[in-house]
Amino acid sequence: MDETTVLTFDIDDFVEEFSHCFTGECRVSVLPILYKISQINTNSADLARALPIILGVMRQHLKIQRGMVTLYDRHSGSIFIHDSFGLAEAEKTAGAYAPDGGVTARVVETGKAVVVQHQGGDADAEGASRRSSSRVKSAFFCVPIVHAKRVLGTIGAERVYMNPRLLRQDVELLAMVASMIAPAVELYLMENVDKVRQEHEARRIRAALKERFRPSNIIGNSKPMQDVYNLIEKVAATKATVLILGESGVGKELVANALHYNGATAEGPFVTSNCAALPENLAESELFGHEKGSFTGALALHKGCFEQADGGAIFLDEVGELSLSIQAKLLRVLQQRKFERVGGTRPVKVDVRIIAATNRNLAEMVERGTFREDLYYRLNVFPITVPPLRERGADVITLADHFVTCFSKENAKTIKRISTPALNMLMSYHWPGNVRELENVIERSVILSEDDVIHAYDLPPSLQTPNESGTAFGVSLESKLRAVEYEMIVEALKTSNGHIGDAAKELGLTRRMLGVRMERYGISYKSFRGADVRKWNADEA
Ligand SMILES: Nc1ncnc2c1ncn2[C@@H]1O[C@H](COP(=O)(O)OP(=O)(O)OP(=O)(O)O)[C@@H](O)[C@H]1O
Repeated sequence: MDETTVLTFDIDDFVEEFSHCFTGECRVSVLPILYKISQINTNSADLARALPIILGVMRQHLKIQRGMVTLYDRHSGSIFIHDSFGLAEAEKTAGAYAPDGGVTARVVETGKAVVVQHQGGDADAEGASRRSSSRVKSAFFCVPIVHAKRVLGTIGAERVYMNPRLLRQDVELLAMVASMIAPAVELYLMENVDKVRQEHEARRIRAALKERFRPSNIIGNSKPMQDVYNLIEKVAATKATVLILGESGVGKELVANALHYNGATAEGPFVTSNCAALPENLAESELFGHEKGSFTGALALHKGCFEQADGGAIFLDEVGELSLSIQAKLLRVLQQRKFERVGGTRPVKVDVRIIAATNRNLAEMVERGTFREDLYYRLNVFPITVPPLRERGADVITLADHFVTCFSKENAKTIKRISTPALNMLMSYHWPGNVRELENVIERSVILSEDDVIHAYDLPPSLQTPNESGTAFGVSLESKLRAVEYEMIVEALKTSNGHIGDAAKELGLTRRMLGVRMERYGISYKSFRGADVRKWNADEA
């Protein structure tokens, strides 16, 4: 059976008790460690020099498997990993170590050391000792870094222990180290508070973006989209130039993000430049930057998108809109990975992955002479075509459901479903504006909906044609009113389980008036009783 024990200690007790390590058998093993630690010059107050020593001692001498130094920014109330070893990339990027189960936060809050011991498995299974058959204990322990009675951060460690006394010694050692580096941490936080906050924020944003642009967050399981996911998976890990093709609003930018955040450049910046939005005279400076004083208004050196993206990826959206002269400069970057800033003479070298997108037919543009052929071939190394929404079948419904969930949350609503007539309309519309249009349609309908259901009458007029609605009702005002009336009656009967009296009351009608209308639309109350209503709901789901 696995067991977990949590112990909390006052930090002063540890520091006082540390003296017992100078007696008996433990002195020999502790001496080299003390020698290393003595290299931390408390007066130098240089955290950058102290941290490698501390982490080195933890890893090499104390045989700790995962270690981290966290800092606490009291203004924002956030604790973040400043330096570490043995952590997974995702844990480092997220700036938090999940398996400690909130222990670090507790240490910061209370100023007391915490030891969490976990007993389970056997030594061989854990790989800790091939000789011993005793059960392995692993421990996560965390000591506060305290200065002038204020907690500034923590040192945390995790390792497997066969001997409880060793664990105690390690906690004592780290407690002593924490008190030694406390003045350096204090100074570091004072001098770098803005940098620390910005770094933490940048890391948090990168982690959030990575999560948001997981290919699995691109909604839709249709065959044409699965082909797109396969291509993303194949090319993401490489640094190959990718050209994303497809109509406006199909999700090309989403694919570009997925390529970056799931690929080789994920840890670097992702810079987007919308080529259509760049006026000819500014395009060069925007993409390649300019030197101070290179033209009127160039008051300072400006780094262009390519330089900003160094070490990461640049997304050239609507690349088909670039002028021929900028196309020539872009070709040079693609060939030589270098360029000059406007007004500059020195070449600037960059290491950037290029992802471009267009809704234009570039091959046709090449024939017409409006797009350079050599650039076209340089960009078209790995084309990915994102299909239009009208070719994605049931993805329309999956996407609609996804957007209903998103916009319900955003608008504090509890929309539960989309009615069958509304689904029919969504399915038979041709979606010239693709996913972007569907997203807007659903946002509007969520706002309009008054009863937790998206009805056909909540959809915009562009979708309300007889063919698209799939209903028997025409497009005149009279027909639309009948469509609304039909849906309201069906909803009221569903809510009342087929009781005409209750439904009539909800609709503000007499039983007789409702009966007449039900007859007109061929609606039977029996369909809303017991098993029948379940079937009706299942059909609607
Ligand atoms: N498969 C999808 N899953 C979820 N959201 C999507 C999907 N495809 C597109 N979207 C959303 O639709 C909107 C339009 O997508 P995006 O901007 O990526 O399209 P685009 O093809 O780049 O358009 P344009 O050519 O006009 O720049 C965005 O809000 C995007 O989040």
